[in-house]
Amino acid sequence: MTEIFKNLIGGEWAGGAKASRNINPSNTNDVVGEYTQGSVEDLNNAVAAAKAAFPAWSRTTPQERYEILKKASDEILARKEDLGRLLSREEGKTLPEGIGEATRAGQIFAFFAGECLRLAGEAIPSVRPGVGVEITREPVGIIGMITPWNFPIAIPGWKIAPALAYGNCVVIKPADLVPGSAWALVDIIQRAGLPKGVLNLVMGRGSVVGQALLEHKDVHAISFTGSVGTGRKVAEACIASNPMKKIQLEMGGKNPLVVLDDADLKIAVETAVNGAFFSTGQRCTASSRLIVTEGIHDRFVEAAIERMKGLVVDDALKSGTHIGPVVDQSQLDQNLKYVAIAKDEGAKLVWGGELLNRETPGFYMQPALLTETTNAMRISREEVFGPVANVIRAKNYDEALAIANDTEFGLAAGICTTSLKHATHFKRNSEAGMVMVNLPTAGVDYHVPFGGRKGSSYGPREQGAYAKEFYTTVKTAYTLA
Ligand SMILES: NC(=O)C1=CN([C@@H]2O[C@H](COP(=O)(O)OP(=O)(O)OC[C@H]3O[C@@H](n4cnc5c(N)ncnc54)[C@H](OP(=O)(O)O)[C@@H]3O)[C@@H](O)[C@H]2O)C=CC1
Ligand SMILES: O=C(O)CCC(=O)C(=O)O
Repeated sequence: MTEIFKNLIGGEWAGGAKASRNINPSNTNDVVGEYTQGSVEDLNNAVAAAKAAFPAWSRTTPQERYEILKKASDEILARKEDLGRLLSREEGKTLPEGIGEATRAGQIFAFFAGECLRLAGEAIPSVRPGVGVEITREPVGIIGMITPWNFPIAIPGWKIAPALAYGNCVVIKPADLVPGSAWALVDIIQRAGLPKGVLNLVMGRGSVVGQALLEHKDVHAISFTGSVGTGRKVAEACIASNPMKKIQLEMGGKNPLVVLDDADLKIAVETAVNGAFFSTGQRCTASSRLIVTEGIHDRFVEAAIERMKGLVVDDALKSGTHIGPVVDQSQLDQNLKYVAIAKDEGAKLVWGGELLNRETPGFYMQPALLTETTNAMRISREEVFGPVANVIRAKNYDEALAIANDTEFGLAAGICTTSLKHATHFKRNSEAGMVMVNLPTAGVDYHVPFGGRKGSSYGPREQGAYAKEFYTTVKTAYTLA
C-alpha cells in the first residue's frame, strides 16, 4: 500500500478523507506518493492551532528561534541529495538543479537563523523636550502562504524561514501538483524542535484550502507566489476581508535579455540558453524575450541553435540530462499552444518546439526558439512558463531598451554587452526589480531582495534582510523621561 503523507496541524500529522497522487513528470507510471487533500475544516483547525501557539512563540528569545532554524538548515544541507532527488522526481528539474534548490533552501534557513540575532530597533530623540522615541519591529501574527509548483522547496523555504525568524506562526498551502518537497521541509522544521502549532501544513486545492485561507479572519497576512490571475484574486480577497490582510505577491514575468553588437558572443549565447531553457524554462525569471541588435543578430541566432542542438532533454534523474520534462500535460499543452500562436502571427520556428519520446512516458519537449518576432506578438507579451523563447530584432541599444521596458511585467531584465556605458545605463533605466549584466536573468542569490515591478510583484520584497518589511510590523513608542 502506498504511504499517505498527511497534513501537519497543531503539531500532529493528520490525514484527510481524500488523497491525491503525486506523479513523476519524467515517468508518469511512477507515483511519488499519495498526499492528503485537506478540507476547509482542516484549514480552520490549522489556523486555530497557529492562533493558540502565537502568544508563546512570539515571545521566544532570538536564541531559541536561532537554534531551531539552524538545526533545520543543518538537516536540509545534510540531506540535500535525497531532498534534491525527491524534488527532481516530482517537479522534473534535473537532479543537479534539484540538489541546487535543496541546498538553496538550507542556505536560506542558515541566513534567517542569523537574522533572528540581528533584528534591531531604533532609539531616536523626539522633537519634544524630555521625550524619547523607540521604533521596534514585532511579528505580524499568523501568516498564510500559498506556493507554486516550480520551486517546491526554495519558495516555501524563503517564506517560512523569515516568518519563523521574526516570531510569526504559519499555515502553508503548497501547490497541489507538487506537495512532496514542502511536506519534507515542514517535517524537518517540525523535528528541529518547533513548538506545536507554530508551523502548519494543509495540502490540497487552491480553490478549497487556499480560498479558505484567504478568507479566514484570524490570518493577518498572505504571502503568495504564482500566476497573475490568481495573484489578483488573492489581493481582492485580502482587501475584502475584515480586517484587511497584509499581502505580498510574486507573480509572472516576460523577462528581456538584451544582446548588443559588442557582446561577447559565447557569453551571450550561454546566458540566453541558461536563462531561457534551464529548469525547462519554468521560472518566473526566465529570459523569454531575447532582444538582439542588428549587427550580431544572425550570428547570435546561429550560435544559439548550435548550443540548443547539444541540449539533452530526458528523464530528470538521468545523469547527463540538461533539460527535464515539462511539469504536466496542461503546461505542455500551453507551451505547444504558444509556439503555434507565434507561428500563426508570423514567427519562424528555427529550432525545437516538438514533442519527444523517451524510454519512459513523460512530458518531454524540445526547447523552442522563434525568430522574426515583434514585441507586439502574443509570444512577446504573455508568460508561457516553458522552454520557449523568441528573438526580437532591434536597431540599436536605445530601441532594445525601449522594447525591454515595453511590457506589463517587470521582474528581471538582463543585458549582454562589453560596454560599461550601456551596462550602467541599462541598470539605471531598466523597469525591472532585478537587473543582470552578462548573467542569466534567472538563478539569483538567496541573501538579497527578490521581486519585481509593474504586474510582476505587489507588496514588500522577499528574501534577504528586506524580508522583515513583510514579516514584521513597526511600532513607535513615546516615553516621557
Ligand atoms: N511567478 C512565478 O513564480 C510563478 C508563475 N506561475 C504562472 O502561473 C501559471 C500556472 O501555474 P500554477 O501553479 O497553476 O499557478 P496558480 O497561480 O494557479 O497557483 C499558485 C498557487 O495558488 C493556488 N491557488 C489557485 N487558485 C487559488 C485560489 N482561488 N485561492 C487561493 N489559492 C489558489 C494554487 O493551488 P493549486 O495547487 O490547487 O493549483 C497554487 O498553490 C504558470 O503557467 C505560470 O505562468 C506559476 C508558478 C510560479
Ligand atoms: O530565478 C530564480 O532563482 C528564482 C525564480 C523563482 O523564484 C520562480 O521562478 O518562481
